[in-house]
Amino acid sequence: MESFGTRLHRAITERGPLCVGIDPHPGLLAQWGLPDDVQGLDRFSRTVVEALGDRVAVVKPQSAFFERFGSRGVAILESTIRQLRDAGSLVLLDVKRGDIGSTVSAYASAYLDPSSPVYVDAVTASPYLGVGSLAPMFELAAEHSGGVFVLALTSNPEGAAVQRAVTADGRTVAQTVIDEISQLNRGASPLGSFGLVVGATIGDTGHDLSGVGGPLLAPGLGAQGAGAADLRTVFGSSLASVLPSYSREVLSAGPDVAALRAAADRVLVDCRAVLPAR
Ligand SMILES: O=C(O)c1cc(=O)[nH]c(=O)n1[C@@H]1O[C@H](COP(=O)(O)O)[C@@H](O)[C@H]1O
Repeated sequence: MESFGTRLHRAITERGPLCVGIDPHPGLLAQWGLPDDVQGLDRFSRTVVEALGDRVAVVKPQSAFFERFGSRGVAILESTIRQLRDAGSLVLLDVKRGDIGSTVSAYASAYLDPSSPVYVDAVTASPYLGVGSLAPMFELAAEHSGGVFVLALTSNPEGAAVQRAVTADGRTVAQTVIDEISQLNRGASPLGSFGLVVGATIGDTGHDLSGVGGPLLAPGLGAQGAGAADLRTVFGSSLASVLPSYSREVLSAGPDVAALRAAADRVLVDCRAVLPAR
């Protein structure tokens, strides 16, 4: 199989630079007229797949909203992943895993080994036990053409105290993450398989993203207050690598399938107005 970076590049070229999250918040289930239970979760997820699975480049189920229903919620996550794959979108599972290397190896098997029931195209990972602890995930991703999006500068205000702390060599913690992920993507073309997560809410932080060579996932748009125009400030000369990500902004247009499609189309138009053509 082609690398995740190559597949993502093609999906963005064909469908446009957009990631939509499946985040079935209790409030959204209520707004959609659905019960806050496994049946509501199933209907919500199926509706998002029906509306967007065949038109959005990347769909990002948020594992937490499935896990809160226990094994029956995880079964719906598995089924949602299969439905998305059948519909043709890439699946980025938002699980933000991170642990000591030997345990990361098990997380890697769970999400990046094609024989797993929760196998996906890519996952989110937290590097705050050390980027090196994620090595088993990087290795399995490389072996099976998967991708990993590593948190660098998150969209929440609490992240800065850790991520912008300055290390002994004068770089911020986030810059060390950025630099290590850049190394992993060296030589990859047209796009590396190792991405970073950089919130659209964070403003101009002075971090250098120019050599990353992989996708830059930008959550924080819509419900968290950032707009497409903020991408210019945050990403500057690296805009061409940005994959904007929206959850509630699009999902709150449901449950009507046409309205969900219209909401996704609208945010894509907003983003295309800012991002260079790809
Ligand atoms: O990794 C993420 O996707 C992520 C990183 C980050 O810095 N901030 C952030 O909001 N997210 C996720 O992106 C989604 C944002 O949802 P909305 O605020 O509804 O668009 C949630 O699933 C968050 O967990």
